[in-house]
Amino acid sequence: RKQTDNPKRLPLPPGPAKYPVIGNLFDIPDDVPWETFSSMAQKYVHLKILSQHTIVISSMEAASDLFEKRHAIYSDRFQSVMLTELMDASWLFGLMNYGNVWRKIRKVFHRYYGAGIIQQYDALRFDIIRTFLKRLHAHPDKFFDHSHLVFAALLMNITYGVRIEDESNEHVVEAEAGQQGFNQAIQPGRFWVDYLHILKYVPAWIPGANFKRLASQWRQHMYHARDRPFDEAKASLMLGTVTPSIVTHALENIANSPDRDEQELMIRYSLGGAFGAGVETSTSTLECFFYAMLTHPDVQKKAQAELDRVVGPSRLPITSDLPNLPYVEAILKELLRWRPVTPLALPHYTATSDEYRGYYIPKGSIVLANVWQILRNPLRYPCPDQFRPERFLKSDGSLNPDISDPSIACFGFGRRICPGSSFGVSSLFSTIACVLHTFDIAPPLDEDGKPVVVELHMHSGMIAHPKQFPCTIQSNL
Ligand code: HEM
Repeated sequence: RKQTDNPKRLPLPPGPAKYPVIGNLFDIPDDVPWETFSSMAQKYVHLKILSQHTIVISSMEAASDLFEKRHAIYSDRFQSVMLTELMDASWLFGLMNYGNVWRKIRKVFHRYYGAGIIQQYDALRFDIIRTFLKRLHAHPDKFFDHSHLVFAALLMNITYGVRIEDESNEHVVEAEAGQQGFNQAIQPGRFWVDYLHILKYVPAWIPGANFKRLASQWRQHMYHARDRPFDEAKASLMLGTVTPSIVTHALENIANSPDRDEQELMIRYSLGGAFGAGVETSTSTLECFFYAMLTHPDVQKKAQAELDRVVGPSRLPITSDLPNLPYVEAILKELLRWRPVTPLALPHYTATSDEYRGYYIPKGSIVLANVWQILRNPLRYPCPDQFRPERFLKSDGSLNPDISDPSIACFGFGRRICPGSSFGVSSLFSTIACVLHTFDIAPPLDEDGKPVVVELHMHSGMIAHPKQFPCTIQSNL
């Protein structure tokens, strides 16, 4: 079979030496693997973990050649038995293989989370951000919790019309529990059943079959998060007590369709993935923002001067101000570049074998793009480790269209590129502008009154997020 697949006997891309059977199992550190891949200094790295081929690419050119130009080969997802079978998460289109079902459900998502529709919820968005500012004012030390709650509230409220007062909201609790299970199950190698499929038949009561009990719990949490807020929004529509939301809007649109039931199922599945995909990514970016501000007081001051000039002292920024805030926008772009929260994007999977630049890429390979390294290319972004929003600006202070936007990589690639990026960017932009206009962010002071040196350490995972760090947040009004 090897010979038919690879008749020219091309070599695999280069990579570290492999041990018999386990291959490179011990070459991938649990901690910040994207930095290890960057230090391998090759454009394409081949790793083999047990029998699984993994290719890491670290140039924008290769990402565009493979994920965009050859999207028919490079747009599948790895089908994890734990996730898709035992947790029954195969309804999530983010996990589906490239094909018609995925295309239909993703189209629904685009329709309701695209920039045009999202604008209709601007007033609601600023309302939720105002509540976030009040929480930040009352308990600044809990800025990590508030950062999470603001995005949970935005997604729940805009998608389902559910008003979130605090973290104890049942829908948020269920969605979070499901998400935690998802995060564990998606990590390659976390569960043996993904390598030894026969284990899926082991009864849950057998000692050592904890993975089956976990799968069943996580499955229930995910069902709850997908169905309960959806059903409540649907019931409110019938009872005439509706809070406008994406669900009610979508259900109204299909009210007279002949295939209403099928369409409703697609809407349910499509929107059911938004919370999980959107909250953690956006929260993590906002947490990195607090770190960037406390370590770069000069940047903070420039942004605040721009906000004073454009918005003035007597109100908060609103949507119509955003196009006049290029410096704040440059901060967001630099944040997405400097600390991409999906440093290896989401793994793509090859549907057939391929040949690229003289190398053989086997069918069924996991292909990872090292977004971290792509956004640190010194030719595109000189001194890439420095946080410098000015790199996106012209000398007159307007945005420079000649500088590559980090969205070339931070939202993924090709047909699987993040469909929630408009939602994410507009929510982050508004939140960051409001925080900068209201608060000063600084490092805490030590006993001698000197600023403490705060370091940023990231938790590794598909979505990287910062470990807690201290920070003082004081009103500047
Ligand atoms: C800072 C914020 C965000 C970042 C950095 C981000 C990043 C990403 C990345 C890297 C991917 C994988 C793309 C690929 O496979 O090549 C992705 C997929 C996805 N994202 Fe986002 N995302 C963000 C916000 C959001 C939001 C707010 C939503 C929902 C409203 C969302 C929904 C999705 C969905 C549904 C997918 C799966 C798409 C598919 O597989 O077809 N994301 N995102």
